[in-house]
Amino acid sequence: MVGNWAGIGAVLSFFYFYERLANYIPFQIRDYLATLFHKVVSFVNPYDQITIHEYRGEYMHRDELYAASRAYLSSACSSRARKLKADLGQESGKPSLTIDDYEEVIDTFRGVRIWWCACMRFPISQTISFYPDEEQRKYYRITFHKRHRKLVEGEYLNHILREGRDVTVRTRQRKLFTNSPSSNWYGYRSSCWSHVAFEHPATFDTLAMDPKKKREIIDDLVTFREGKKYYKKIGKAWKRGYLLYGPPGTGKSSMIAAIANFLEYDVYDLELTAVKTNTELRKIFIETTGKSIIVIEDIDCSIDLTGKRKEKKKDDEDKDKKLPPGMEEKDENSKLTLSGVLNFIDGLWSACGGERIVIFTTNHVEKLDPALIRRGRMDMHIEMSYCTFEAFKVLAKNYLGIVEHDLFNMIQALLSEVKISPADVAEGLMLKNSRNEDVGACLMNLIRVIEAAKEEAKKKAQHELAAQENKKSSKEESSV
Ligand SMILES: Nc1ncnc2c1ncn2[C@@H]1O[C@H](COP(=O)(O)OP(=O)(O)OP(=O)(O)O)[C@@H](O)[C@H]1O
Ligand SMILES: [Mg+2]
Repeated sequence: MVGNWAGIGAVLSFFYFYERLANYIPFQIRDYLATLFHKVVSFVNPYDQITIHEYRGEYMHRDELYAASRAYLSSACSSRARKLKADLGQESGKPSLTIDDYEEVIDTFRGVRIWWCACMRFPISQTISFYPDEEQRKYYRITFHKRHRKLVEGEYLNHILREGRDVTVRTRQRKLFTNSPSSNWYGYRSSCWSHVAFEHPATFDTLAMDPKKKREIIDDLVTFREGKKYYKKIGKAWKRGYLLYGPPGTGKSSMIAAIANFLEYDVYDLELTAVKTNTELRKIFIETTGKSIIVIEDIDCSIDLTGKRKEKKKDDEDKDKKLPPGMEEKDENSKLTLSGVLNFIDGLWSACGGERIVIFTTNHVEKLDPALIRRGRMDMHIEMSYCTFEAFKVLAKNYLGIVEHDLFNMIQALLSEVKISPADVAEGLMLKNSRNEDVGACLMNLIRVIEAAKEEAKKKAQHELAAQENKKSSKEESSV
């Protein structure tokens, strides 16, 4: 006890005299004294510390170990803390508790006590910030006895990462992200994505399509999800591309929601028209996480990418002749090009993060550049077609709760003659101003809808025929 007091007294006196004399001591001696002081303190102090900062690197990426530690502490240690902080958990979307700033909790790992403290530091800045929150640097400090250092470094930190990730996956609320225009990316912590909770109810059970095709897609997704080792073995990035094509209202967007719900992935809905350059696209991509689906809807309308690569090559050859050396690449990065999008799908960058699915949708598959959708880039091409009888049966089960009815035969015959989208069939099954309890009335309504579509298709075909004949006869007249 006396020894402790003497030690504290010695340290305080050292500080007192050092403070007074510091300005008179040459800096070499000051540095030497500072090093000596740290040596003495670490000799006397038997505890080591590790800090885990929330942000790291030049671009201030959120550190995964910090996020895992936060999740780990809120699950494993918060019951032992006296001061807690409640918030709407970023990952779970539910109220969650974490230890409050400067609160200390003790964790025990293999009989070893480890002290955790949530700390915060404000950098000394000469300027007044509009975003004081962004100035805070949060971090966790772990303190443990020197003799357990190997255990902490080798096993405990990995244990935190593993457990923290598990808690995050267990409790997370899946999200639907959308990219904001680059003009809104201010502040080093601002993200190019904003999000809402992903709550789309579509599943493979509610999706009306050919059951064989559906089974094929589900099997493909399962193989992908469990294929981490396989992808590593064959030296391919762990990602898969799907092209969904077909007329409007055939269930392309519903299919994306069903895939996301099946795999329990987040969805990044990428609005290409808001992306100005290849560099922006790369930054947007880097900010996506694994276990996610990146979607570009209506790729044919998003940007004029068709055939641009081939034309561009020629254009660029001409342009490059005029540009000074080194400027060509800058020019390439200053706009969004087809090669930028191709790089985004399967360039070197696409491998970061892993476990990603890229989905393109289009109503006009024939308009797309073949390079964009070649096998290997878009691994599976899925045609979403007009409503078949099999698909109708799924809709009848979902909407009316029936698997059989006398009117089914009639509907089957009609569907084999008319091209009608599942969206229109679904609409036909819902009677206005009714709770759809009268199944017969709903089916009769659908029959009327299909017959109207049949009539319309007939008229359209007659119009087209007439137009063609007119064209033919005017050609013949002009040739005479
Ligand atoms: N195959 C389907 N299975 C179940 N419901 C469907 C299907 N196709 C369409 N629907 C219904 O129609 C609505 C519109 O479908 P969806 O948005 O998925 O079509 P889409 O193919 O993405 O159309 P678009 O090309 O116009 O984007 C959905 O909300 C859903 O209720
Ligand atoms: Mg859609």
